[in-house]
Amino acid sequence: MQLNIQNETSRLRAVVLGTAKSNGPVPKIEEAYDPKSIEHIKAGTYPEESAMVTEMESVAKVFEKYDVKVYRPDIIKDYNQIFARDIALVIEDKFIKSNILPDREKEIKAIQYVIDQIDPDKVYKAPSEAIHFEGGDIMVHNDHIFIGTYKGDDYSDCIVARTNMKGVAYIQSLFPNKIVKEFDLNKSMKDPRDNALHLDCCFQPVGNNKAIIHKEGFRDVLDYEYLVNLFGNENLFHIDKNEMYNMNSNIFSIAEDVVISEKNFTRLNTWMRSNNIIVEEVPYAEIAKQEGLLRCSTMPLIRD
Ligand SMILES: NC(=O)NCCC[C@H](N)C(=O)O
Repeated sequence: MQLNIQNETSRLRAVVLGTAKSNGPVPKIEEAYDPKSIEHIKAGTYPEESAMVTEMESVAKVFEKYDVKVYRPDIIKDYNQIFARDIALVIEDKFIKSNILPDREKEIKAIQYVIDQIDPDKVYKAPSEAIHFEGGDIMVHNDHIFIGTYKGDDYSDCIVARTNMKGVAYIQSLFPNKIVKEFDLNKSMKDPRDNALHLDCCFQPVGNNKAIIHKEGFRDVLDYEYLVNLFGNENLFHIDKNEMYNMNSNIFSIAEDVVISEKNFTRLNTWMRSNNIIVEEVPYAEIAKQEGLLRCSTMPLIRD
């Protein structure tokens, strides 16, 4: 397989889509690793496996409609494998395995059959366990690579901080010719409305040089301003705390003019349509309860 990913929006040809099958029982609070899941465990509203399977199948149907080759993970019994995005990432022709949260480290073996189809010289794994990064924090944008991180002193106690500056340096070492820009993100283990779990939970490019952004997701206003300068304020769709909580920045592009989005994102979907983007609406509100949405559930392998 010849990998090719240069950005978030070029026409998609092949993708890994996670699975909600055999997701396991409702986790105990101490087993959960994000505050939104904890909120739903406490409220007794944690999503049912069957509802999540239905939601993911509706995404698979959209890929079928656009003739995208879809790879699904092998099933690991009673294990959460919905968020394929985080376990590895593709930039240009390189496949980079993440150094992910230990609770999630088994997920990668379920796509070994995909990795086996890639030239082994193009498969990378960070040389040290002190290097942390997850795919949800990393976005290639042509000559740029954007990386979400957390620079707070309490990084090592913070289960919602998944990418450290060693991770940023490792990605830069693989792509010396790219401009790597890191963003210090706001984290909260208590309140999902204040938690930018990954960069794709508060920002994502969409369409033709536009982007969705939640200003308060950034700890340093200069990081936010970097994106305003790069994209132009008129090209940014600003989302508020509740829209971030509902995961509006986590839609997924099949092309510059085709996006998969959640059916309740009325304001966002209207804006995208007014910018000549075809919006393929799917139900995804159950999976959203686990603090991830469509970008989180997909790992693109080939785009034009
Ligand atoms: N890219 C993403 O933001 N992925 C969502 C992962 C959600 C999952 N509950 C986690 O905490 O790892």
